Amino acid sequence: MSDILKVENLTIRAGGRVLVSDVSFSVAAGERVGLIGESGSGKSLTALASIGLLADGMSADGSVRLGDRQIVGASDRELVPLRGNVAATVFQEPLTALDPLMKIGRQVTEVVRRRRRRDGLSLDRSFIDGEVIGLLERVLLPDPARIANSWPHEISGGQRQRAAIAMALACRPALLIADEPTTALDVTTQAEILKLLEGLVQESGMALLFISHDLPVVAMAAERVVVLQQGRLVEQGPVGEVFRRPRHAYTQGLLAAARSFDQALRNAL
Ligand SMILES: Nc1ncnc2c1ncn2[C@@H]1O[C@H](COP(=O)(O)OP(=O)(O)OP(=O)(O)O)[C@@H](O)[C@H]1O
Repeated sequence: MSDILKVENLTIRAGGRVLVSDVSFSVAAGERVGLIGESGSGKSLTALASIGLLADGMSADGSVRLGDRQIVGASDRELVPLRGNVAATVFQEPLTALDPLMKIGRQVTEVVRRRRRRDGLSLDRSFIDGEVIGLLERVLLPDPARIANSWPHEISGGQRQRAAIAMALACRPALLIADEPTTALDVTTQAEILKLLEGLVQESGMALLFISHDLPVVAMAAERVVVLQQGRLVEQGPVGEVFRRPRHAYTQGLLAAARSFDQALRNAL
């Protein structure tokens, strides 16, 4: 299967510090890959570098191929069409994706209109409105017409994340990069969003790069896992294999910590 994302020897520096060092992994078309590691291990920077969104003052070396394009060293003009078209993102805090001063429906409409223009489809209002409501239904938002007519602050955090996912889906990307998309949500909503993402990825055939420090969540979301420690890749492989028989002491430690939470819960019950 062809790779939609291929990261080779990625090194990220800022102010003379090396934050990510020599990281290589790939995501095949339709594949679900989890990127795990403790806070500060370089997960988000690796994801941002994958779409050329590193902050000013940071530099990337190595190679990142997204679709058939090289991201490292590309100009903003080359990158803008790739964002959304090839890869779309969902972040921990949906308010980063949503404009607080625009109703949900209008925000989704703008993305749908942009994509339809890109694909040479009709920009007729009724087609666009139908697609917007369809997207809100697809992310299982209750009463899509009401949600479309709501401001972001009028809906719950879980509903905002569903709306942000609808906007990402509106782009019909080949790769969805989800950076801690459920971390800010309560456990029940977290499970619902994970189930939703899994269903969407399966039915649309898009690939998923799922970033989380939460191992059980990654076990649900991904089929392959890449482990980062202090900016270095320490191991990667199928989730079942890595989680059952971690080879690296760091991964063993992460799993032991996750299991001790599990045990504490079982003891309390
Ligand atoms: N804009 C920046 N300037 C300088 N250093 C940064 C910047 N952003 C992140 N870093 C540093 O880079 C390292 C990796 O950060 P990154 O956000 O990728 O970690 P992470 O694994 O995603 O952590 P978390 O799970 O807490 O989000 C950290 O040491 C962080 O302090």
